[in-house]
Amino acid sequence: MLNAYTSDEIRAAERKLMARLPEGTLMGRAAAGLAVACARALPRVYGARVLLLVGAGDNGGDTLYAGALLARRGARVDAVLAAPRAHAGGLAALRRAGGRAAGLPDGPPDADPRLTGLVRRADLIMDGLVGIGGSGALREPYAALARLAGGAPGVVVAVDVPSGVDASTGEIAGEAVRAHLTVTFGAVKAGLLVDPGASRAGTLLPVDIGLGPDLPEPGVVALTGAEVAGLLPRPGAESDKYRRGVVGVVAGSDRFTGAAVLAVGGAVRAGAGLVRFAGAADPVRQVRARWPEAVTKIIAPEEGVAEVGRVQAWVLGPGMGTGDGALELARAVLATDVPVLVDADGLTVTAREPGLLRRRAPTLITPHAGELGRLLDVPAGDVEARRLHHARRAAAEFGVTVLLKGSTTVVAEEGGPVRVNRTGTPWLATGGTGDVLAGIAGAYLAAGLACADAAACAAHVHGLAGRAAATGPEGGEAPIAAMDVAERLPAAVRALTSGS
Ligand SMILES: NC(=O)C1=CN([C@@H]2O[C@H](COP(=O)(O)OP(=O)(O)OC[C@H]3O[C@@H](n4cnc5c(N)ncnc54)[C@H](OP(=O)(O)O)[C@@H]3O)[C@@H](O)[C@H]2O)[C@@H](O)CC1
Ligand SMILES: [K+]
Repeated sequence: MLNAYTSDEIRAAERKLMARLPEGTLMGRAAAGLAVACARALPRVYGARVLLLVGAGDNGGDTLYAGALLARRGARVDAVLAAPRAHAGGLAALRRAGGRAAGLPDGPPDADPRLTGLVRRADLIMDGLVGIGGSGALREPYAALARLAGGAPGVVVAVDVPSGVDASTGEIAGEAVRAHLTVTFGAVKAGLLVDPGASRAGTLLPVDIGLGPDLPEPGVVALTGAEVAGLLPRPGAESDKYRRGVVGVVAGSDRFTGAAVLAVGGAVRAGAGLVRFAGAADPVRQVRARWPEAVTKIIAPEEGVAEVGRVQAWVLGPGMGTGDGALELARAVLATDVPVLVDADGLTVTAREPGLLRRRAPTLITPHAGELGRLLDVPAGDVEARRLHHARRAAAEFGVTVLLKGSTTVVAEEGGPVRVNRTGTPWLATGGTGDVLAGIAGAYLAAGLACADAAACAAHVHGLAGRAAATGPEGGEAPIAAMDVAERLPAAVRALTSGS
């Protein structure tokens, strides 16, 4: 499990550890790790041009000390001091090692030829403007420096966090540095795992400074492949199709048939013992043609789902439409006493009667930002910008588990850490992949996994299958279709469970 923490949690752990160690020990460890990471990111240290962007706090201190270590190995190190004040010990160390440091020009930094020249020529830029002490939008001149670093040809290394990214949440209020590599100290910060912050961090490189024993239970985690493999349902000698889990899928409409085919495909390929599909005549025909494994039944909304047969979990919603008939079906499915996954149109109709989500049996909702925004009555853009906040809020408000789809998929439930999925690929942002995901998670629910486990495993496996579909044996990447993801599921699960 990769555990991630807020700035306050890191600070509290640092305080406890610092009380037991001589002053400066932690910064020494951080700077040493940072210097090693920067040296590895350069073809060679001797003669390399290194530019330090230095803020007033300890983040700047780490940067100055690391710059001093590189200067001692023959790098040409220049520091730009963004504030009138800089870490005194770090600055002295840099100068002793032969590095140079200067303040900012009077005018705008991006109009200063000396500064733009340093940025253009730098083989590596260390962003030490602000770390976990940052709050709100980057102020000038820090924001201008972050913009300058954005256009630099060299490697950009963020010190602890890319400046401008909220270390606790991943939110970005204004400008933010875009790094190739983030060297983060003590423990991973939650904001480095969640977009929009995660996509500014580049590759994450944690440096151990000895905080481990002082850290609390994490509020954000990412499961490893081995942990997901351990959770995935696996048939035993005694298993039959009913014990492996029967999943009911209520999806599609005479207008939208593809979603039904894709959701059933996700469930079949994820290993459901049996898929019972119920819907309008047209999607039933399509599902039977593509997935003869599924048992199908044509239903009218007023009939409900009582005659569909026994299931251990329902998937409700993909392509089912948003009219009164769809709402009637949603009421029927949500009135059952088995776990229900509500997706897509199912969420749109439920937003008209959110009380339906308050059930005794477990409920998993799988919205994208727009759907969650409708449920919470906030704009989709705000959900995208504050993913952790809104996923947690919906979990608490509706008493459900929330899998919020998008650039970083997060799974939130009350009383547990948020699980962040790290296997996705931007190629998955294409129509129908969400329907496949719903089918996978529904199969795992039917097999008996708890909502958060089913959701986290489904997101992980779906991401791996998406990547495998985008990356062929020839190398490179190419666009994918949703059905490719369903088709790649068995190979992705095989790779995961074999540990490769
Ligand atoms: N603690 C430890 O043991 C260890 C800590 N370590 C390191 O220390 C870092 C934390 O250092 P820190 O606490 O000094 O805060 P830091 O991130 O440098 O920022 C504060 C400065 O930023 C400024 N500022 C804030 N917001 C701003 C904005 N929006 N726009 C512009 N400026 C803004 C703020 O200005 P002010 O608001 O006070 O005017 C203040 O000057 C941590 O990330 C890690 O790198 C490691 O060495 C390991 C051991
Ligand atoms: K930084």
